Amino acid sequence: MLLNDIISGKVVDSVYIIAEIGQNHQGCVETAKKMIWEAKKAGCHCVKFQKSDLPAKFTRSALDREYISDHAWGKTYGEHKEYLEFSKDQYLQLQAHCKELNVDFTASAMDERSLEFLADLNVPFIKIGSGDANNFPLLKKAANLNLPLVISTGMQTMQTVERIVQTMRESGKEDFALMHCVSSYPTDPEDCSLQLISVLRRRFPNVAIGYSGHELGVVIIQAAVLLGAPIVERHFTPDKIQKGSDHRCSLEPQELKALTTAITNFKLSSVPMSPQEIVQKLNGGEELEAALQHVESKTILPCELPCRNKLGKSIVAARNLNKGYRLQLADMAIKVSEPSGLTAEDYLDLVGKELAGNIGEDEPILGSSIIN
Ligand SMILES: CC(=O)N[C@H](C=O)[C@@H](O)[C@H](O)[C@H](O)COP(=O)(O)O
Ligand SMILES: C=C(OP(=O)(O)O)C(=O)O
Repeated sequence: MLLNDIISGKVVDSVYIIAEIGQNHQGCVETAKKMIWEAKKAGCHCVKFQKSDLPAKFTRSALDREYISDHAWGKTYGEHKEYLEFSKDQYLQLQAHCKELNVDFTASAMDERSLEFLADLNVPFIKIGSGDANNFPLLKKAANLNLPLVISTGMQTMQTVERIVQTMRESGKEDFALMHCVSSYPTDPEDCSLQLISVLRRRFPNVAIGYSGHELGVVIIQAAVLLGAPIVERHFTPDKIQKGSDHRCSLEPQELKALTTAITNFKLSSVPMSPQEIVQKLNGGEELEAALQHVESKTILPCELPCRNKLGKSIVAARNLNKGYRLQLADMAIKVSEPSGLTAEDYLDLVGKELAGNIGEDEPILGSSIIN
């Protein structure tokens, strides 16, 4: 598989292109099958979905909250997500369809149960989305599987990215890639911070650094390839104006085709190119220049805060816990919580800390929940 060659550092003459179907199938397996065919026809190497086990990814109150949005498929967020989730049988159908069409099939593992589910399906690699890039228990579990990992880094600081790489190394995991990503839908050109691809390439010279983009159009992602990204991912839709949070920043079939054609025509032996060379080659205007402006280091951008608040993971109680109890690893779970709690990356630091009050199962652990 091309992805394995890229991750293992072999010289390849193609970029691995992932069409992120995600939840743009509107909960319909037949639509998903048509989209797989369109993505293959457009020249993509892989189609990707999103797999969640709802009670494992979200707390009860996060699932029960009212979802007031033009993009809601249910009254509560849980009903909305349930509507968009495929069953095992449907996953098997989609996997078989991809096999027939000779296109790689995978999904992001949005929680530990989904990771097990995907490992069981024997997908060619596992994607860890930005919402779980600081979920170190999930990352460790994924690293212990015998499957390549593609890990996105939206909504994270450079320090967290360092810790991801350290976690992989400590687990003896060699076959993983990082994706530069900004979790804002759509991402404005000036927030795309494409030069972070070069920053990450310099910092982790032995790791493939790809790009998962949420901007409009196909020029910025071409620039990412010319900066040296050997793996790229974009959301894909049959029609941008459909209902659903991701359609607007997705590519329609003709845009996807334009992207794969442009990338296929790049001479990868002259990559990476400088920002100036890229602007010249792509005939770029102000937007491309904005996307390529100098960036020092990776931070959580203000434009990412809505996504982080909605889908970032918190530390919650895995069971009912009493005041005075000292936390152990097994007492904590990492979920999307409503309201949110301490962020997932603080998980290990909480071991041994004493609780200031009772905390019910699935309730967030806050700074004020512990006695320092
Ligand atoms: C961070 C993350 O997981 N982002 C994903 C990948 O890009 C998105 O596809 C979300 O699942 C989607 O935007 C959620 O939309 P809603 O909340 O309407 O189901
Ligand atoms: C959230 C995801 O991706 P990204 O963080 O790359 O947008 C995903 O793949 O589910």
